[in-house]
Amino acid sequence: MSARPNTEAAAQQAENNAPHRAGFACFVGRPNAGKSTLTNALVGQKVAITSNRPQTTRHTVRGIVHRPDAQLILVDTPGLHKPRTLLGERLNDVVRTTWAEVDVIGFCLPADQKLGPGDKFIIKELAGIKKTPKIAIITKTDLVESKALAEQLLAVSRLGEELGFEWAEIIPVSAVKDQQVGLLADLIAPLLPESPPLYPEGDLTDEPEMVMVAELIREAALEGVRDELPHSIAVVVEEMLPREDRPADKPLLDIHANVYIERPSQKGIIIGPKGQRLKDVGTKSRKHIEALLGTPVYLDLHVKVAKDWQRDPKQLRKLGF
Ligand SMILES: Nc1nc2c(ncn2[C@@H]2O[C@H](COP(=O)(O)OP(=O)(O)OP(=O)(O)O)[C@@H](O)[C@H]2O)c(=O)[nH]1
Repeated sequence: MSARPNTEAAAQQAENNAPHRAGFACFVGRPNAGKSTLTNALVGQKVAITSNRPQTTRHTVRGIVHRPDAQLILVDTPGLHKPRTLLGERLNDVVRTTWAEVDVIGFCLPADQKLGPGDKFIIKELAGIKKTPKIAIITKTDLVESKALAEQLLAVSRLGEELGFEWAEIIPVSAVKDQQVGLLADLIAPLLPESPPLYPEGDLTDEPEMVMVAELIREAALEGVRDELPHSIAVVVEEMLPREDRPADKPLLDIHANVYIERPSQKGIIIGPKGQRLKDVGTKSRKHIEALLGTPVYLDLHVKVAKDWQRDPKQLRKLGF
């Protein structure tokens, strides 16, 4: 499958026989800054899970942008935040480790929100990572007038100066309206090291399919109950097997997955009256899984209680954190 259409700059660079580049970039920013949506827009397919609630990205999902001049591997990290649980601490560790390893860091700041203490906290941490070029990306520009946008650009530029470093670039984008997304890729590409492609053409992500399937189920399970169960749901795919005795032209993939909650009292919320909610979760996520894997799926969901899993190291490991 092809990624975004090539931009003029990319075509020209390829024509000029410029060396091919390949490397890693990650988007950082407070929760809900639009990092997953931007990753998807760059890659051109749904690879990261988005939602309108913070902290939905738990797994490091890579999207891969293939261009004639460069291969850009995007690592999408969870939001950095003040840790209150063991899970929170682990998530922050994941973020910092990622920052130190990538070739470019994109700091995402929503255009419609003032630079807050959360952003400053992140930018201060970024200032400490000297070697890696940092791009300031003002996201969701479709939500504001140009005056507000100009102020935001100025504010982020000033903050860089205050903290004693220079942004490699500052760029406004709208992932939803597909404005300047191609240009962002053009700006990142030259910052990557010279290298042949690191992934075969056509690969959009190297996240194991089971993890992506689990994320799609979790996204559907969270729908409508976020206020009641904000961060209490984890999903583990136990098994994905092609159904035996099916004709070659009518395959069926059996997927068995467990939806974990923290307390028995949450079971009723997930399952719903007469099991209707869980059924809906199954129907909805099955559609997305079938689209992702390109094959019909039979989805078998079970709800299990893993007591206080966010605070228990053993449970966290079992659930893949
Ligand atoms: N209008 C508009 N909304 C956007 C844009 N990009 C993202 N959003 C919305 O902002 C919300 C958060 O987007 P995400 O991409 O999930 O944010 P994130 O930074 O990955 O969030 P976490 O996973 O919590 O760290 C979603 O409701 C998106 O639809 C944009 O360009 N324009």
